[in-house]
Amino acid sequence: MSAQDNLTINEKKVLLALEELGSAAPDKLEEKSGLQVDAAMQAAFMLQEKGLASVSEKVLERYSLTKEGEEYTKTGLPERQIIDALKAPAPLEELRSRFSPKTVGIATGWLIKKGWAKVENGVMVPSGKAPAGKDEEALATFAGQAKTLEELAADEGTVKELLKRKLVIKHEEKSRTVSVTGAGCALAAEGIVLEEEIAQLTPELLKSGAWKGKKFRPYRLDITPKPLYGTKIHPYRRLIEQMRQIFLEMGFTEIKGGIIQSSFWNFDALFQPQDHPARDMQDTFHLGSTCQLPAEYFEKVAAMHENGGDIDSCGWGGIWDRDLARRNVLRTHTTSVTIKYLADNPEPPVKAFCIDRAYRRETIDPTHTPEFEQLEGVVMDKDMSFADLLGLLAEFYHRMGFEEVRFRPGYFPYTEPSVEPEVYVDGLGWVELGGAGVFRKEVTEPFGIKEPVLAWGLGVSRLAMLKLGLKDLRLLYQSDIDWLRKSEVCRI
Ligand SMILES: N[C@@H](Cc1ccccc1)C(=O)O
Repeated sequence: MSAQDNLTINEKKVLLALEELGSAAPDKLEEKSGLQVDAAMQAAFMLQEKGLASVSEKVLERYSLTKEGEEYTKTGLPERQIIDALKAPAPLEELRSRFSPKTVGIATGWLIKKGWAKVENGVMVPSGKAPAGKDEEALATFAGQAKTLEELAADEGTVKELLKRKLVIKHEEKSRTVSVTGAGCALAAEGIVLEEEIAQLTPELLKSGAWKGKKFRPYRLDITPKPLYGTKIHPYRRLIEQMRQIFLEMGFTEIKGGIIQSSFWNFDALFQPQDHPARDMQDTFHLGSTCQLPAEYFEKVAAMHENGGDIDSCGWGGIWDRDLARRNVLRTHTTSVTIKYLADNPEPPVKAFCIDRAYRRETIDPTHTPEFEQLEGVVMDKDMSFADLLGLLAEFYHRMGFEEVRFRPGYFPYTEPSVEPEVYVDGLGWVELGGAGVFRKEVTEPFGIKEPVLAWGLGVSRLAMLKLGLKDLRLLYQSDIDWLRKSEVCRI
């Protein structure tokens, strides 16, 4: 087997071209080898790898005209236009109306600088000399094409001035030169045999039988191919979409609400006492603004907090601070969205969910971020029971792929009974994933809701961590490119 058997037909064509040219720019190589420039360069790089050619790169500076520069190649520079027209001294005023004020404005400075004219008491006085300048010569050589400094036959100072006047701009182009090496020459001297070869066996070649007797380009198993990274949906987005899909399939309606909520909807409507620790500065982002609240519920919620309203409850007692309720916060949970939705839709049946972001003043660490997602839901209908709630949540977790689910007693000011669902994860044990319960009468009564309400708020990011096997929650938000590349490409 001779050394040239290792070459593809394109490599051979390029080597032959180089044998003649010695070294060449890609366009010359294209011309000589009869290959498209990309194919020729690809072959040149392969030859370089084999030590038969070398590819060098240098940066070429070229200049081209700006729109204004282009215009002046036709009209002449403003100072030239004026000096050519100026046979005798003329007032600037008159020049401004003959040319444009802009042209006169630009030209005046240059006329003085170039010594072609001077201005005395508002009158332009020509000096009688206006020889063609280097700048004009350089401008004239452009002829609509980008040029190098040599091609322009201009010195650096002239070009610098034209750049400063914004009549030309500079481009940097990389230019490559391919040269044949000694080994390349030696191989070429052996006489290159151009034999057609098949790089890819296509159905057409198989059908026509044209492959018979042809040379096949051998596979190169020693080359690692460039990794291909498919486009994909962000893993977190994909999981959120999966959760959304599960609730939609179970017949729920998706609801949305504002990120900014009044303390009323975020806390008070949920019968959270105004001195509840969750309302402290530690936990909540207080915004310092206030809002108007719906009068129809306001006093009813106030009464519920102060004395239990019309039901068999004594409320929290004390005075419910109406101003505090009007203060805006970043929602600390999506339960603010569900309670508002229930207030607007108090008639059964209601099956709604909301999957969205909530905000708490947390110190950032591997399991806490101040922004996180929750999956919130409610079912309100006649005869709904606590057992229905547990069944529903277990169903959701099963559909998410967790086989074992259990419920631990919990506490929330707005539900009774309350639970915290947990799933079993190999290696981690039981992991708590949110809260749920049946809304208390103190919550539903002021809004005229008569039927039982099952409600839950589940930690979405925690669940995503488990599904994606992450130890650090922050990865979900960081767009770490290595992690994203490694993550699955799959449909939702
Ligand atoms: N809002 C609660 C979860 C919850 C929602 C609805 C009912 C009970 C609990 C939380 O953020 O932790």
